[in-house]
Amino acid sequence: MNSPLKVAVLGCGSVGSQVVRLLQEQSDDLAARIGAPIELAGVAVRRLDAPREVELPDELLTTDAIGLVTRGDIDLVVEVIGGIEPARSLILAALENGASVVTANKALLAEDGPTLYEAADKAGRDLYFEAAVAGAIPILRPLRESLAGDKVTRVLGIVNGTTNFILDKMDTSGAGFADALSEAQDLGYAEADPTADVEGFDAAAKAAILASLAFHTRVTAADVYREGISEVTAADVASARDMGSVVKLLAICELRDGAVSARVHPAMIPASHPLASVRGAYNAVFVESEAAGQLMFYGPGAGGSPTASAVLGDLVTVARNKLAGTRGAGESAYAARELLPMGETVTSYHVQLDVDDRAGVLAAVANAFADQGVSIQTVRQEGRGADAQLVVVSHPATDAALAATVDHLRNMDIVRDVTSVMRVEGAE
Ligand SMILES: NC(=O)C1=CN([C@@H]2O[C@H](COP(=O)(O)OP(=O)(O)OC[C@H]3O[C@@H](n4cnc5c(N)ncnc54)[C@H](O)[C@@H]3O)[C@@H](O)[C@H]2O)C=CC1
Ligand SMILES: N[C@@H](CC=O)C(=O)O
Ligand code: NA
Repeated sequence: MNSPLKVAVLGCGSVGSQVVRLLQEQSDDLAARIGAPIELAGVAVRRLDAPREVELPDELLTTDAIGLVTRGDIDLVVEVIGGIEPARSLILAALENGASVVTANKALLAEDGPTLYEAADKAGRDLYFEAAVAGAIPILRPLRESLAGDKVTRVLGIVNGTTNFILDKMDTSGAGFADALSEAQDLGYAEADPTADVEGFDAAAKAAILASLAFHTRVTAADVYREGISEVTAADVASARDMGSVVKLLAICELRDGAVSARVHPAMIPASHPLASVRGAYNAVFVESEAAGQLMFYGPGAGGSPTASAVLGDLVTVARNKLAGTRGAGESAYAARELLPMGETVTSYHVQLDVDDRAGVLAAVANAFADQGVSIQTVRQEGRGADAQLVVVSHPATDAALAATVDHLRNMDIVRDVTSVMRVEGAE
């Protein structure tokens, strides 16, 4: 057995406390798997007297995170503080001081990943972050390693547990948005500021990481088109149900004619689609590639313990690499692909309209679609007279053409109101 490898854990919240627990509970197995014991050398916290979900000797706790990572004897650093600063400075200092780093910080990776990769290259150390996308689900390592010989063309996923939990509750139990969010926070799924979940920032960060790894290029969170679920109403959810569909917040990364698009938005998907049955805080990611075809990765996407599982998996790998004097796969961004604007991506729309119930209305609505070159897949009328509603589902078209159609509909005299607009994905 080799001498112990010293690990510093930065942050002891939902994820950090579970990382510490697993390090304590599984120390013998981890030592056997790695070939050296993992010694918990210190845990950086914001407040020494805060309540914690794990018991720790006082001498391991410090509020001086930078002092911990630069003290000179730390081999491995786990960053589970979150946010941009001080997480970035701490990771850079850890790498400069010779430690390999495991992080769950998708916000930082999606904003400034290349800086971290370059620092890891310069230091000759590992930077691993499986927990950053879809929690416990192994998805980044399959993209970085298992599929490295294939050509990935599309990644479609539910990658935010909090919003999936909220939408699922709204659909199945009729729960209100605020109650469902509060429950997700209590269960440790939500980000410190849940706006990151609700407004799609968290999923957009994950989409940027997925697109970068899948298509060997650099995509940042700012490159990802983003809509959250705060505008999704109970009426949208009910309307989806009437159509035999469910509403999900999707991350969609595509490669088309050598260019990349990445977007996050709510969409209706048919109840028969495998993603429709992803419940609660579970996540699922579909990967389509030229040689393998379709692959699906499914599992718990949020929560302290599942996320800690992914962190520990990375920790074992970087510890083994350290002992072997080697490194794992680094950044692969050789392709430097063009980014397609949202308007040029191809999707379908579900549009619900309050209309006057009289002759010529249907033809006028159909013309509004035809004027933009958008073909209609189905039209359904509900109600009569003052209660008449039209529900139109388009065939695939560019988002720009579909958005222009909706703008036009909003300005038509016969349209009293456009009551629901949602993209439709996963329909045959
Ligand atoms: N909770 C989840 O389900 C998942 C979280 N993540 C990521 O893991 C990271 C941690 O998330 P959570 O544990 O949920 O957050 P959290 O808010 O529960 O824990 C973060 C902890 O860091 C502490 N902290 C803040 N500044 C600090 C500093 N300067 N020094 C020492 N400690 C400091 C806070 O007091 C808090 O206890 C984030 O990057 C998050 O995006 C990733 C996947 C899933
Ligand atoms: N807040 C995130 C946590 C995991 O990444 C989520 O809800 O998915
Ligand atoms: Na993961």
